[in-house]
Amino acid sequence: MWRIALVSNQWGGPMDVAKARLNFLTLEPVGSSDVRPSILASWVRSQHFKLPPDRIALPYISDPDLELPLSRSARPVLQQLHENLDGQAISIILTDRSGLVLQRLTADAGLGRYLDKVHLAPGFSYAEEFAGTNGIGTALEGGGPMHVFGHEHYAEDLEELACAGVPIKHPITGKTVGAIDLTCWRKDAGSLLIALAKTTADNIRAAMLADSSTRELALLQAYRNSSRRLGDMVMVVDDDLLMMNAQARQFLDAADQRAVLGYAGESLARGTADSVAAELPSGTWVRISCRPVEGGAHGTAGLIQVTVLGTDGDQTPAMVSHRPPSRPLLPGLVGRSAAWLGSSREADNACRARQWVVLTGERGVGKVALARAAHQQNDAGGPLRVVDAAAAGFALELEAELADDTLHTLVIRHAERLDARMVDFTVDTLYGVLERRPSSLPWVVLTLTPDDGEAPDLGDLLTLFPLTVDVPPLRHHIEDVRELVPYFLDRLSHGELSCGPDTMRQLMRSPWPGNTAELCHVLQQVVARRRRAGVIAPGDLPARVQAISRRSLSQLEALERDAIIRSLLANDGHKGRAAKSLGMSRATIYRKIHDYGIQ
Ligand SMILES: Nc1ncnc2c1ncn2[C@@H]1O[C@H](COP(=O)(O)OP(=O)(O)OP(=O)(O)O)[C@@H](O)[C@H]1O
Repeated sequence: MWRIALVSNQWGGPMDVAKARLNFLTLEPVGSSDVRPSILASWVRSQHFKLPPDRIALPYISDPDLELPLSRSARPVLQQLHENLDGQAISIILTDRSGLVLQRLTADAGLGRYLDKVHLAPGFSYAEEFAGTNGIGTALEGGGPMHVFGHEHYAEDLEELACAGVPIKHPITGKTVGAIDLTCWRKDAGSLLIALAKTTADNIRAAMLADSSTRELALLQAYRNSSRRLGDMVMVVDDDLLMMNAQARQFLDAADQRAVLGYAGESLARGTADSVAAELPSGTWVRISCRPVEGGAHGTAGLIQVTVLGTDGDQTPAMVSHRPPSRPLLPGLVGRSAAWLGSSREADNACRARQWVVLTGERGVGKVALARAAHQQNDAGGPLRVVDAAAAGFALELEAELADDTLHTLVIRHAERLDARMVDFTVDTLYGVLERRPSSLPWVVLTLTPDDGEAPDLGDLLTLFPLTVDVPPLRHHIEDVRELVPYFLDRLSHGELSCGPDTMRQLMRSPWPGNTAELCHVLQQVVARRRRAGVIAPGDLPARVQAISRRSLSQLEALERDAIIRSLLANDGHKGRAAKSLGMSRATIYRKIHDYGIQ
């Protein structure tokens, strides 16, 4: 059992800081000797976030996930510290890297009640952007230990408290994964508090290292045992780890690997051993067996074995019986890959918690579709509007929609198209709603399509959105093409057209730079061109989908490739005649067919 020497504070007289804070809030000058520079900088940021200084008003973010590796490793360390503190009025708080409180241990009932009153409790975020200057958010913002004492807090409600926060860095990657904070009454605070917080952060880091070593060792063991025993392809996956043996590396190309991992992800999420027969994008039929590895990270660590059953076209009905499918999560959407389900789940959770969210991803990946479906799932009767930042009347439209107090969901799409002036306008308009109807806010979704992977400068706008969900490009969940194609064809041709197996394979080999929107557009073209009902053959597809190149083509090369395909089609696939009609030699057309990957 420890007694913390709670000596009087060393950070200047509280009256001085209280006066400096008042001066700051009333725009009077604040001397650098009156307040520490790190606190002043944090006050400026808090003011920038337009936080009310007279009260703390935090949104309830979510049910914290207590099975994060951080929470699991920290649990025994925090429990030990709690016991050692033996009833002293010090609260131990663990947050994730965004400042969301995961866990709180408080032995003193009076302090516990006060912390409940100021929402310093699991599920609330003490990020600086919500709570202003405080031990947790300001430590995370600055990336180092931070104590915040009494009147140094931006929000008046916190001035009775003293907090010592320390970010926790992952022992291997060095990335910040969370923060530990010790909070006590202002009158009890002393310099030992920050020292104790630092030691606790070190102990949590050490526990994480021990846990991840055990986990990785268990995975390596499982991998080596099965790799030695079997001639099969073997892969081992964990949250941020992938190992595969030479057979898997040689046999499975990138698209096939993604498909295998997609199947495995779904099966591992169920937490039981599973075996499915499936066709990979390359046309190979395989049996994929998965089993969770003990000691692996929660739910996601597992051993995958892949056995080849046959190639193109030799599938048997028994093999066609796919994995037991989990259902798509959201209404009106198809796709059951782990990547797509992951984004759907996150969008659904954000909508349920009415947490403002940025959906980001390449063009046409389905960002607006996801927002609509999440709204439909959680708030089916409520009005939803979509405003396009790229449209001419955007400002007027945004203002009009947000003035409507009956609005439940607002999607602002193409936020990357906002210029600096419109970013400011959007921020001000959203703040207007936050102030006018704080208890009945609409759910606001921002969709963002970074150009060439470059994130646009959206200034303060992103600070209003505590969550970002990445929506994967179609090539990262290519197995969903198998469901998207019948879904789109059904809608476009009223069930009159279906897709043959060769055509499906061709569609699954395409890289789809325009993603799901492009797939939908291609099928629209096919439906418009085909007048008869029936089965779509590979030759019905536009030229660019019929060729799968191993590299990206220049515009000129793409034109040449399309001309070759058209000529081959016009000449019933006869290469010599196609070459002649294009004025090229037979050797050249053979080389180009190979180079451009024309099937
Ligand atoms: N999983 C899905 N199931 C059914 N339809 C989908 C799915 N994903 C996308 N779509 C459809 O694909 C098209 C493109 O989707 P959407 O407009 O939502 O993409 P986006 O990412 O918002 O596009 P942009 O980048 O242009 O803003 C829409 O017709 C949408 O309904």
